[in-house]
Amino acid sequence: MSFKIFIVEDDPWYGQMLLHHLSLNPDYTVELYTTAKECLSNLSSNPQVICTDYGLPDMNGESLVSKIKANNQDIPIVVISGQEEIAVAVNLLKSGASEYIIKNDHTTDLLWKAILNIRENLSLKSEINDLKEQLREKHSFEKSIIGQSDALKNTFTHIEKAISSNINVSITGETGTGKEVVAKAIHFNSIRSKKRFVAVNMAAIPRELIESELLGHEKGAFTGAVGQKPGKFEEADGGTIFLDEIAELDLNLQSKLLRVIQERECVRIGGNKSIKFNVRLITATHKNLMEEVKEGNFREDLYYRILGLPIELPPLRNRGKDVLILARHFIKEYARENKISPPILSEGASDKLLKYNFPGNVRELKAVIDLACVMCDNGQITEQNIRYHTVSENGMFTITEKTLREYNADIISFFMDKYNNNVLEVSKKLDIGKSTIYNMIKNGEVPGNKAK
Ligand SMILES: Nc1ncnc2c1ncn2[C@@H]1O[C@H](COP(=O)(O)OP(=O)(O)OP(=O)(O)O)[C@@H](O)[C@H]1O
Repeated sequence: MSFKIFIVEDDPWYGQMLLHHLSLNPDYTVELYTTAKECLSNLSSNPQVICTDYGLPDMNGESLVSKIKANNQDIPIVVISGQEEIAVAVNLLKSGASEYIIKNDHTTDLLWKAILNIRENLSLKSEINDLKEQLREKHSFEKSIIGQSDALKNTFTHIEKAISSNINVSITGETGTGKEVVAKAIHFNSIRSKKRFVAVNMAAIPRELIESELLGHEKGAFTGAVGQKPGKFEEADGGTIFLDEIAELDLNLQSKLLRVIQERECVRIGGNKSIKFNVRLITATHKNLMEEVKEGNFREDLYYRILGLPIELPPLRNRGKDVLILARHFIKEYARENKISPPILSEGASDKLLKYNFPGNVRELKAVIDLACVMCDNGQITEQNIRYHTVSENGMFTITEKTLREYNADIISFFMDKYNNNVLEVSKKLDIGKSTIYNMIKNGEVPGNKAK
């Protein structure tokens, strides 16, 4: 697409010379005007840059810059002037001009370079806007939080309230239930979405570094502080700060955090200037914070300060058929990333997924499905392709109530799966007779080869 440039110059010879010079670039469409009025009345044709003389017959440079900016804040303006006075240049730059070039033998070269720079900046800006849009799209509510169970629907109502307000949000839920996904969905769908989402995991940063990570530090504030570093609260200004695993913060840091949140300002370590910030705070923990307060591990005043709108994410085992909806979503995602057609989830595989209690929640399901996609053949994920590696105390039991015989069948099936259907091995491991296993295979209660 061609790049439109306006030149505003009352000296006809000088104007023609600039027009000729800039037109040497075939990407540019250059239009020449001799008065400020002409330039202003053609702004609707959307020039990408305006290069104007400072002393026009009907208006001076500063007034023209202000009028252009009032019409469109984003148009870059280059002012070319015979005036070498610094004060004039400063005033022009203050009123919004991007460049100030003196009329001399180098003007055309400087103008050429200035426009190249402006063009590069504009293309970077548009790339950043596209990426931000993609990010918003990726974290849109419907696309990032998959599930339709009643347990989750209740959560959706809370998330919508959080999106349309500015209140602090505290998210609780077992590991892998999607706390970070929810925090991002709130940020990227809220009015703060154009500013940053800054995530800090309290459990992942060494205790002695957390304070400088959150508040920043000045050069030389402590051994290793080789340069100045802004803190995460500053970085998140205008946006959202997500403090993950908040319960891991020690009591000393909790009181510092309380002060920072209350006052909405902080001082970098080793600094003396107070820095104000405007952030929405979202916290998350897999612990029960109220219990932590009762046990004296978490400050009560901080608890109430961060509580805001509490959102509790249900564990995957309480989300019923969401397991299958999510499984199909992850299969599609895997297929898209690996450029294959999505394998089909067999009935046996679906049953196996529904019977498991997923102690690692959605994160575990994703890992199980990714592996199943790798292991499956002929475009079909079978029961055998679904393998669990994290067995919690009750991980292999079903989430529905069953008879003892059915539980036995589940346990034997689990071991058959683990030992590649080797009945002899399984009977030894479980200390039960081989014939019991063969009978269960014959009755279809346990998968395996029916022949003895
Ligand atoms: N409802 C959901 N829809 C789609 N993907 C999800 C959903 N919930 C979680 N995930 C995916 O599961 C994984 C774990 O999610 P996330 O990191 O948000 O969990 P978490 O609760 O913050 O975990 P932790 O407590 O360990 O930090 C991520 O890959 C995430 O994309």
